[in-house]
Amino acid sequence: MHVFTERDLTTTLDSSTRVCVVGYGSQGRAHALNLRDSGVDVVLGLRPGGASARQASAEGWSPRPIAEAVQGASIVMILLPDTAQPAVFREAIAPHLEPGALLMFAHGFNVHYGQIDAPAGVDVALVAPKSPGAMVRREYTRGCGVPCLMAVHRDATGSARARTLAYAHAIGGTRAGVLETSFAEETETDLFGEQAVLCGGVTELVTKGFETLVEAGYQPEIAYFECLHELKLIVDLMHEGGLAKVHQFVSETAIYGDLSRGPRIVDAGAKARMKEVLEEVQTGAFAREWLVENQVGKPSYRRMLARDLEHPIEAVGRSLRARMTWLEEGPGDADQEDRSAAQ
Ligand SMILES: NC(=O)C1=CN([C@@H]2O[C@H](COP(=O)(O)OP(=O)(O)OC[C@H]3O[C@@H](n4cnc5c(N)ncnc54)[C@H](OP(=O)(O)O)[C@@H]3O)[C@@H](O)[C@H]2O)C=CC1
Ligand SMILES: CC[C@](O)(C(C)=O)C(=O)O
Ligand SMILES: [Mg+2]
Ligand SMILES: [Mg+2]
Repeated sequence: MHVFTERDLTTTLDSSTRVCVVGYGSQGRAHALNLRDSGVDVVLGLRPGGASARQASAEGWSPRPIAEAVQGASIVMILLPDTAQPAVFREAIAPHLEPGALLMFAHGFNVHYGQIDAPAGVDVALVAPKSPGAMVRREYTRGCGVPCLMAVHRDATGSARARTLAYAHAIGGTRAGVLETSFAEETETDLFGEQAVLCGGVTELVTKGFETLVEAGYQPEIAYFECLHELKLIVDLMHEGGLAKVHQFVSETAIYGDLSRGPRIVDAGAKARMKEVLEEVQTGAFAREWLVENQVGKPSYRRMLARDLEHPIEAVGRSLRARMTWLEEGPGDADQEDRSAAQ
């Protein structure tokens, strides 16, 4: 697979390119700041009176209502929650898109599942950073970048691919490498990854491990360290050097326990259920469920989120972390308000 870098650019975005960034949340703020620092003419499209409009104004931007901001932009990047995008697109974006504009996403959900269909003559593409937004910003300011995926859904102008790579470059993606994919592959792998491994899989593994130790009579603080705190150290090793680096740094006893017990925990049954989850993503069943959940006001989402946030591991964690003044501020802290409070 070719990894695109700066050497592959055939065009760049500069002060003559107006990019409208719609949204100033996790991804929106990072893209807008990185684009601006790359010399691009950025206009922010936000709903007036919202928390983002207040934050952006306080940070020196002059946000405009979305419909107004889209007018005259040659690139429009939609960085709203996936479920909010179709209505905003219909009402405030589609009627104002310039012919030949490039409509962009950071995730293929709405195009892939048929919720957004751009007007003819408009290019449609995605640049999906493989990281939370605050890290997109943090890595850029360190002179680095995060790996990104790019995909072109429609090339009406003949310049969609070149402009999409130029966008990835302007947010720092080419520094880490950009991989080309399709909307289908990006959407389905992203959803599967966050459900089965990165978010759903890991949080369940951590909390079930914590519960197992506490129910067996061990102190919650010790269980917290074993099942949550140390996870970062192991994940950092894996991130830097794969499974081999984990095996290089943990004890031989840990390696034997890993090899002999790990497959009993995440076993063939777990893999079969991963396949079920993947099928729900591929058939669109998950997307339909999530869209309906939003239409009825997210009652299940709120109930499940509350259950997660009220788990005993959270209280133990809060009090232990308060003592760990040496803990680095993570990518979720510095630039962003608490997302759970708004949902
Ligand atoms: N979070 C991440 O790290 C990643 C996200 N993505 C993708 O990027 C896209 C953006 O996700 P993310 O950054 O998490 O989004 P956020 O939830 O952080 O987006 C919040 C922004 O959307 C605005 N907004 C919310 N609802 C509406 C609405 N109905 N009308 C107008 N504005 C609204 C908010 O404005 P206000 O303050 O006024 O409410 C705010 O500016 C999604 O497609 C997602 O899948 C891709 C990779 C990683
Ligand atoms: C892993 C979650 C993610 O897909 C991401 C940060 O890439 C998301 O949708 O937030
Ligand atoms: Mg992702
Ligand atoms: Mg995702």
